[in-house]
Parts: sequence; structure tokens; C-alpha cells
Amino acid sequence: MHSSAVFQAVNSRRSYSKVTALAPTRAEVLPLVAAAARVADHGALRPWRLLELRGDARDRLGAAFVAASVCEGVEALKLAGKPLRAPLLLAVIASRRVSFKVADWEQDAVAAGVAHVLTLLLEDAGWGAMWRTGPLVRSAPVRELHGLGDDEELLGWLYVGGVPADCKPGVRLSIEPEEFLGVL
Ligand SMILES: Cc1cc2nc3c(=O)[nH]c(=O)nc-3n(C[C@H](O)[C@H](O)[C@H](O)COP(=O)(O)O)c2cc1C
Repeated sequence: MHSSAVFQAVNSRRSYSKVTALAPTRAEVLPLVAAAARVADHGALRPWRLLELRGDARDRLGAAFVAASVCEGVEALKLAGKPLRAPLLLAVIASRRVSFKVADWEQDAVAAGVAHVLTLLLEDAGWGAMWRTGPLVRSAPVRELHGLGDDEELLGWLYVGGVPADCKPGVRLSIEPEEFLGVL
């Protein structure tokens, strides 16, 4: 069982904080999005959407960060440059649908599930990805840039790019599963 491709992919998953300027094309990303949409989804509400940010859209996100902050001068320049750490950012948006049956938190769990599975699929396709948020993710300028509706919340961005040839190995320590799997 532990040699299955799925087990290996999940067990070796890691984030890439540094990526190269290469990015998957929209055509390459689309089938991964379709596959990620297969996560469990109570009522099949599809309570999520993604936005691609490439090129100067990343500068506009940097400007929104600065507008939402109290930073000036060098600090503002540093903040403005944060979205430039990857050539492609995929904004993850929880879009809550009106439902008497499915609570908001269940819908947010679906959106988060899509993002987790998508990072795994991106890695499986040879790309480096890292989910990032930051304190300004729910600020008004950032919300406005993404055109969020009243029933939407930004869950952050998957920073996506090429895996550097000299990247360091991942560092997450293994857990002791007995500690996490109780019995009632
Ligand atoms: C919702 C969410 C938001 C995150 N936001 C950040 C962030 O803003 N900055 C950061 O350094 N890591 C953030 N992380 C953690 C990284 O994505 C990553 O998991 C962490 O650096 C550990 O690396 P690993 O995934 O290789 O174990 C976030 C993770 C999640 C699930």
C-alpha cells in the first residue's frame, strides 16, 4: 500500500519558497484545476474560484499590499515586491453559496481542499508551489483588486514557478501518527 503513486506523492509533498521564472501556461493549469475540483464537496456547490495573476497583475497586488499597510520608503518597496517572488500566483477564493444544508465552514473546507490538492498536482507536474497569505490578505485594497463579492473571502495565493536546480531539500519533520489518531 505504501508504494502507491498517490501515497508517494502525498508523503513527499513539500513547498518551494524559491521558484524560477518559468511558469505553467493557462492551458497546463486548466486540467489540474479540473482534477482538483474532484475534492469532496457537500452538495456539489463548488464554493470556490481561482484567479491567475501573472506579469503586471503581480505589481498591482504589490501596490494593494502597500495601500493596505502603513509602510513607507524601503519597507513599502519590499512589500510591493512580495508578489514578484513567483511568475504565477493563483488566488484562492472561497465563494460561499446560499445553502440551508451546507454551512459556510463546510464550503470553506472545500475551497481549502481544492488549494491543497492543486499544490500537490502542480508538484506532481514538476512545478514548485507554496501557499502564502500574510496579514493583508483580507484588507480592503486586496479584496477590491480581486473583485471579491460580499460572500467571498480570499484564502491566499499559490505561488507557482519552476523548481530551481539547486533547491534545498524540504525540512518538515515526520509526525508520530499515534499521537494524532485517537480512538473514541
Ligand atoms: C492557508 C495557508 C497559508 C499560508 N501562508 C503562509 C505565508 O503567508 N507565509 C509562509 O511562509 N508560509 C505560509 N504557509 C505555509 C507554507 O505554505 C508551507 O506549508 C510551509 O512553509 C511549510 O513548508 P512545507 O509545506 O514544505 O512543509 C501557509 C499555509 C497555508 C495552508
